Amino acid sequence: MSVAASSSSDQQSATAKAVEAEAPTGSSKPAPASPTEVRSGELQHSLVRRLTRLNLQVLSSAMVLSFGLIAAILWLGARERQAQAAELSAQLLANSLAPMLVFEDQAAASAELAAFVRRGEVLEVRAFNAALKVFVQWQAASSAPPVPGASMAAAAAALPAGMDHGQGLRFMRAAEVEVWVPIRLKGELVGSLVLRESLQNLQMLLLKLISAAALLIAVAIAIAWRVLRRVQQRALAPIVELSRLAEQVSVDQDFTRRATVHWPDEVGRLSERFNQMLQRVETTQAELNLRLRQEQEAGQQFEQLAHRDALTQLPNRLYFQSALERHMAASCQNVELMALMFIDLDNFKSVNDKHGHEAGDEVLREVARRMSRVLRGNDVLCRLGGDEFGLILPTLPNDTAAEQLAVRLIAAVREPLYVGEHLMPIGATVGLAFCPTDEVDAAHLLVAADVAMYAAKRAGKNTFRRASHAGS
Ligand SMILES: Nc1nc2c(ncn2[C@@H]2O[C@H](COP(=O)(O)OP(=O)(O)OP(=O)(O)O)[C@@H](O)[C@H]2O)c(=O)[nH]1
Repeated sequence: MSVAASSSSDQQSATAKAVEAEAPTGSSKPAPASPTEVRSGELQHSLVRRLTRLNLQVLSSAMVLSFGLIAAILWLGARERQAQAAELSAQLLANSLAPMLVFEDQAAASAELAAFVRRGEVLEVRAFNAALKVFVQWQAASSAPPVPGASMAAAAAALPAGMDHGQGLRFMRAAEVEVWVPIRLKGELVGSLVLRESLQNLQMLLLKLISAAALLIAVAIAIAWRVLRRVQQRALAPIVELSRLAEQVSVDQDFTRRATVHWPDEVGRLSERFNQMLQRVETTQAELNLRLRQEQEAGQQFEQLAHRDALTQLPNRLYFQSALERHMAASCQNVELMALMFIDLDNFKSVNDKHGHEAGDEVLREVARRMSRVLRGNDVLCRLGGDEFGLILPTLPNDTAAEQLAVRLIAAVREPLYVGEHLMPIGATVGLAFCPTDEVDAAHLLVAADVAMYAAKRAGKNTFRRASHAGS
């Protein structure tokens, strides 16, 4: 597969920039972008935008989900650690309180408790004796009523079945942790200690962590959006370029355009196939145009042949009819004088009879040439058939001009005419009719000119007669 020279990284980046600027590029014959080509909705619905949005949605969902899981694991881990620390602290306090409980030294126990609760998280501490009576206690001012109860009896009643206050226990709640530890002296159970600690500091820490992470995620998504857009603009540049080219070709029907093949990948192959298709359409169109031109030329030739006399190359009777009608219509409309000459050769039959048909043909050709030489530029001389000719004289200044032309024409035909060494006894008789003075209808004008011609024949040939004087 051939890869165009444009597959270099320079062109690639140039194309990406061009696509970024939303300007059409990439065909081998790039067209200037018209404002209509860059439609307003194009940016909004572009492939690059859609893919960038989808990628960002997936990326941000994955980031938020990952962070949610990490935050949950962190919360559970930190809570477990605080619970373990609370159990250890409670056990140490229980060990300190054990002799005071045995000797019922509440003052010393209260002092010990006061030192213990300096830790910020403590909500409540209670020590019970073996008879489940409160021996010493401390409760933070902000603390809610103790759970499971104020008295050990109530607390014991709230304990799960099969457990007693001699066992270590732990209750985890949303905002606090509660631990129960036995108070033993030399292995003998002398009481129990319950410690409630707040998890609010931990919650605040986690909240700060979540806020910082949310900020980081937002920054990461913003950076990812810019990077993804750039990357996708570059990656999708050939597709965008191909789409623009297809649009341009459909608008201006210029099949000589070609797509640039950037890389030998699927899009590159698509571009190649598109180019091949354009090539085929271009070839087919060129063939069609050529055939159309040939047919037009053949039609024109055929039309010319249909209106031309093969012997003299003058317009024939068919052409004469339409030309006469056209010129008469113009004459009547513009109120301009025009004339029709009906010309019949004199003694032509004798040429055929004496010198043969070939000589007769040569005489007809020569007479046509001679008459053509004396005409004005816009006069129309036609061969009507046999030795008869029709001459249309449009836009005459006056009727005398037509008469003078008839005289010149008769004289030209009368000039000595030789075929080989033989002088041909040829002359011309002319009938002259005017439009609109004699007739305004083509058929009637032709009859009038014919009648005038026969009047001239009767008058001795080699002369002309006007239709208006045909009777004389
Ligand atoms: N050579 C030749 N002769 C033709 C052609 N068409 C018609 N003719 C002959 O032209 C002659 C015309 O005859 P006429 O016009 O009646 O005879 P004419 O001798 O001219 O008679 P006047 O008009 O009275 O002088 C006929 O003999 C036709 O056969 C042609 O194409 N070539």
